[in-house]
Amino acid sequence: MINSLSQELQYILLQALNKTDDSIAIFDQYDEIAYCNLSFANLFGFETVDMIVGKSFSQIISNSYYNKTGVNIETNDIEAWLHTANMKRRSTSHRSFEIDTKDGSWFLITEQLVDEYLFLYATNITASKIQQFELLKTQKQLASLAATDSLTGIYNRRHFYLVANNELIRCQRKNLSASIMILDIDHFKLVNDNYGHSCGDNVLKSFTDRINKELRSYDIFARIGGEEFAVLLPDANKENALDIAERCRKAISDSPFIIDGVNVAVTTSIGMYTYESDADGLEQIMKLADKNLYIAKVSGRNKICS
Ligand SMILES: Nc1nc2c(ncn2[C@@H]2O[C@H](COP(=O)(O)OP(=O)(O)OP(=O)(O)O)[C@@H](O)[C@H]2O)c(=O)[nH]1
Repeated sequence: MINSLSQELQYILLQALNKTDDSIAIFDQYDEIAYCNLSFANLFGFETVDMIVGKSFSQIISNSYYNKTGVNIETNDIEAWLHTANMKRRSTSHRSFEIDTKDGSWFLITEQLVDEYLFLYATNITASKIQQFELLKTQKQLASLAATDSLTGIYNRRHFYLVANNELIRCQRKNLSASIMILDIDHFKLVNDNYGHSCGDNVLKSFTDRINKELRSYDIFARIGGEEFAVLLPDANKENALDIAERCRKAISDSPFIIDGVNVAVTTSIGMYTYESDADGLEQIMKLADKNLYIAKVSGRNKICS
C-alpha cells in the first residue's frame, strides 16, 4: 500500500501529520520512537521532534514525570507505574484511553499494533471534556437543589424519606435502635400575623440553625412541611432520643429569636417514636411520631411526647 503512494502524496501526508494538532507516533519493535510529529513531541514536553525520536516509551514517560511536564502521571512510584503500563502496552492489537496533561488538556489515545510497530494517535478532546465536567457540575447542583429546602438549606421532605429510609434499614440490619422526632413550631401562624411573613421566614431559618447545633453529625434533619421538621436519630434509644429532644426543645424556648431587632419568642412541640426491634418501616414510624406530636400539641405545647 505504502509503495502505491507517490512521492508527492508521501510529502503531503508528512505535511499533514506535522500540521495537525493531533499527536501521532510510531514505536518500533524495541518500543522506541521511530517517527512522531511535533504535536506528539510537545505532548510529552519535548520542544522538537529530534529531541524525542529514538527515545523509548519508558524514557519519555520518565521525562514527563521527573520534569513535571507534558502528560500528567499521578503516582508515587514511577517504576511500578511503568511496569503496569508496559504490561498493558501491546497486550491487545487495539486499545484506547484518555489522558490529561499538566496544562489541563485532555487527549483520547488510540494505540494500534501493526506487525511489531505500535501506531499511537492522540486526539485533543479538551473542549468536550470541559463540557462533560460542566454537565456533571450542573447535574450535581440540580441534584442538590432537588434534595434541599430552599429557605433553610436542609433536606426537603422527599429527600428525607429517601435518605432516612435507607438509614433506618441500615439500623434495622445492624440491630441498632433508631428514633424519629417530629418538631412543629407552636402557633406559628401568630408569628406571621404579628410580625409579617418575612419575619416568619427568618424564624424558620434561625429555628433550623438552633436545632442543627443540638444534633449529631450523622442525624438526618429535614423540613417536611411549612413549620414542621423531622429528624431521624440513628443509633439512639428512647433515653438518648429524649435527651436530644429536650435539648432541642430548650434551645428554642430558652431565648427569643431576634429578627431585625425584634424579639420573637416561639416554642416547639415534639413528637417522638423509638424503633427498637420491630420491623416497622419509616412511614409507620413517622405516623407513630406524628400521633405523639398531636398529643404534645393538644396537651399544652412546648413539650415532648414519646
Ligand atoms: N413565613 C412562613 N410561614 C409559613 C411557611 N410555611 C407555612 N407557613 C405558615 O405556618 C402557619 C402554620 O399554621 P397552623 O398550621 O395553623 O399551625 P400553628 O399556627 O403553628 O399552630 P399549631 O401548630 O397548632 O401550634 C401558617 O400560617 C402558614 O402560612 C413559610 O415558608 N414561611
